[in-house]
Amino acid sequence: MLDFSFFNPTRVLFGRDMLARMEDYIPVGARVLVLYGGGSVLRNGTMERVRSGLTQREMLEFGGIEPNPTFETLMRAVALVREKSVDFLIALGGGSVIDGAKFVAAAAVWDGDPWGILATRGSEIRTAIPLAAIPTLPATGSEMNGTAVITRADIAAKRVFKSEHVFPVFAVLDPTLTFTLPPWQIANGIVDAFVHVLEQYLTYPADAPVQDRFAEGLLHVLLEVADTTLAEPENYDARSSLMWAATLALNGLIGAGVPQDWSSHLIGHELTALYGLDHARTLAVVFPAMLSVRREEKRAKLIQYAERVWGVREGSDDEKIRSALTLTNEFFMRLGLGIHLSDYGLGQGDVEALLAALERTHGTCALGERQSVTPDVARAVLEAAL
Ligand SMILES: NC(=O)c1ccc[n+]([C@@H]2O[C@H](COP(=O)([O-])OP(=O)(O)OC[C@H]3O[C@@H](n4cnc5c(N)ncnc54)[C@H](O)[C@@H]3O)[C@@H](O)[C@H]2O)c1
Repeated sequence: MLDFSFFNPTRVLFGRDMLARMEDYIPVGARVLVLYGGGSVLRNGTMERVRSGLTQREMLEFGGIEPNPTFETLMRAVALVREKSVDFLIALGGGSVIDGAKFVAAAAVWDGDPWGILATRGSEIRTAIPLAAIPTLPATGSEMNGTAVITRADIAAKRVFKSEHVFPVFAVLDPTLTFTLPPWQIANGIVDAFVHVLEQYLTYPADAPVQDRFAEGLLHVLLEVADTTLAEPENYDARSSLMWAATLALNGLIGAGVPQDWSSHLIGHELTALYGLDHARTLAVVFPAMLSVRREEKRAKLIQYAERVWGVREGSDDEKIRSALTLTNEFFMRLGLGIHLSDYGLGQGDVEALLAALERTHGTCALGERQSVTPDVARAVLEAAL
């Protein structure tokens, strides 16, 4: 196992009645800003439940945070926080709103141009306004981690920052808040969580059986509940399992002490920045191609994945790997996600644009668990994804 320092300060309040408990963890007299997205929380009654759950605190609201939240929109929230001396933030929505709130929390007390937060990937953040997360979409794990992904529309750049200061103080995980999601968003969430686990699992063996078995357990649960939670959106048990699996997939636990890849995510961010594809859909396109191109490098873990996750016992090691890749692709497609760039009308010309964007973001830096994803490998991956 690799050395690690694991830190996760987020309290989790899980269950259908836990919104009522959030007040216990917000200081009396706080001036609270609730951030939300396109307004589904207004239409489906979730905002009303939050309003009635907050007594003895002044509550302000900021809506309109878009999917793949933009610096430009978030800076308007920063201005409001400063003007009204807000001292607690609640993110009510999907990963985009939660990520956006993390940026606002840090930017409101940042000295200088807040783009510096993204330019330094969060390493210079010294303080932030406390925030809480109420996820309405089970997918990103943002509710229990210190990471955020922010887009700058004017330069088509999607950047990540991380900081211990932006972990939510608490997260209310109420599966019933996700019942109103359309099936394609749930399918996105399943794939997002699945790939989050794989980015931390499908690397190379590190003598970390706890992390491996934990990761395999999460993958099994996602495979087991996928069909039920899609077919029966109000099946509380299935949705609870999806929600908790998605949170645990990216709260740092399974990634502590093991190598991590994330190259598919970083290439996927450029797909979103340039063409607006949903985050999960970028992963369904890039990840299968990444595995295919780097199958030798990931050989040992691919065999383990085939045997333990997909139950492939027959055949040579090469056949097991082939089966695992096919089964993974079929799973994504069964959920309705395309696994090729052409499924989104993209072709060779777009490969060039994506490579140029990757170079703008990462220079000539090689990505992945062994820093082996050079620009040439990225090209091979994108061409394999055509
Ligand atoms: N911080 C992290 O660790 C992390 C990890 C992965 C992805 N991300 C980022 O998160 C963003 C994606 O977040 P997401 O996948 O949660 O989607 P999202 O937050 O972008 O939401 C997608 C859509 O679902 C709608 N929606 C949300 N909840 C709803 C509900 N209950 N009923 C009806 N509609 C609802 C939203 O209004 C939005 O239109 C991307 O920017 C991605 O890069 C962050």
